[in-house]
Amino acid sequence: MSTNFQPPVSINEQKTLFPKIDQGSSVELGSITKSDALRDLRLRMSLLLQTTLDTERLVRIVYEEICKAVEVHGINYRYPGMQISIMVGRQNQHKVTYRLTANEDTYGEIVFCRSRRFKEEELMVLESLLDLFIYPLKNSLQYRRALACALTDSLTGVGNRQALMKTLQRELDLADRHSLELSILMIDIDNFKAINDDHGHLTGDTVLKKAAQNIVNVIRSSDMCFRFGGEEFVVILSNTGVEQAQVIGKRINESISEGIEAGIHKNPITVSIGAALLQTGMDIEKLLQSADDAMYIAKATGKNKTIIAKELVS
Ligand SMILES: Nc1nc2c(ncn2[C@@H]2O[C@H](COP(=O)(O)OP(=O)(O)OP(=O)(O)O)[C@@H](O)[C@H]2O)c(=O)[nH]1
Repeated sequence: MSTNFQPPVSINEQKTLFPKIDQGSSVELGSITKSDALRDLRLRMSLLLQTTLDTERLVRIVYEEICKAVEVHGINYRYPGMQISIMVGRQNQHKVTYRLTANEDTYGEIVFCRSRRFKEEELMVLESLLDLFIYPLKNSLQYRRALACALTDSLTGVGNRQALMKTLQRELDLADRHSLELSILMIDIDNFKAINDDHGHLTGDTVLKKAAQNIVNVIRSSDMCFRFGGEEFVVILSNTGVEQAQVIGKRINESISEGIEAGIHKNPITVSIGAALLQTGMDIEKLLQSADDAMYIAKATGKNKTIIAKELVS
């Protein structure tokens, strides 16, 4: 379908699904097809889209503004490359999908849904308004990418310390508000200095990457792993008691001692882990300290094990 967009923006209808033909349904566009009304709406929407870099908020603005012009029951913006899928409103049987492109770059696709098929003149209005979405969307995606980079440890690919602190505070607030259990694991690679000293820092870096991968492979996708610093990692286990956390810790112990190339080093790579449960009145620092203390007990009593923080051991 050709569009009335000016280059370099192009929004191409990729696929139109009309499973049922709605003969006789009429579409009342009212005054919106009049150029003045459409121009006013475009101006308003354009200003609103400049007020935020948040992708969810942008999609909501598009939905709310487009609904003033065309009956739409739901929109779904998705960008699998960045694992984004945002649904506003509800799904419905008639859909029209636009791939969002500018200067040959693609920024995902947007699907408009409703219970009856879209008319040609409605699609023209949709396209005219959608045109305004591309550049705010592009900025928002760039911002998202920059945020993700700033919160990722570049060596291991897991979250960095800043991400840990932000996420832990959020999880702590949620656990407090909903009276949920929250446990963490403090994980430290054993004898890591010797790995560096015997095999060099590049090998040390490889061990760090493999350790992070092993941890991520063993935990659930809802659990979160972060590099705390040096050879230390923290896993946040939401809605999890400390006994269950210890089970997960032991699984990590096994996975790393069996899973990381023993040939790298004369002894198998192992980790010592402290498990701590959020207790009433604890802040982030106290929770981390509690897990750290337990991790040091694991080190002091033979390494390659998971110990529960002492506040819980009678
Ligand atoms: N290769 C590499 N080494 C790092 C990195 N960050 C910290 N280290 C090293 O990690 C080592 C940590 O050594 P120690 O704190 O003595 O701990 P350890 O040898 O693991 O001893 P235990 O904790 O008692 O088992 C130091 O040699 C640091 O230089 C990194 O990003 N890459």
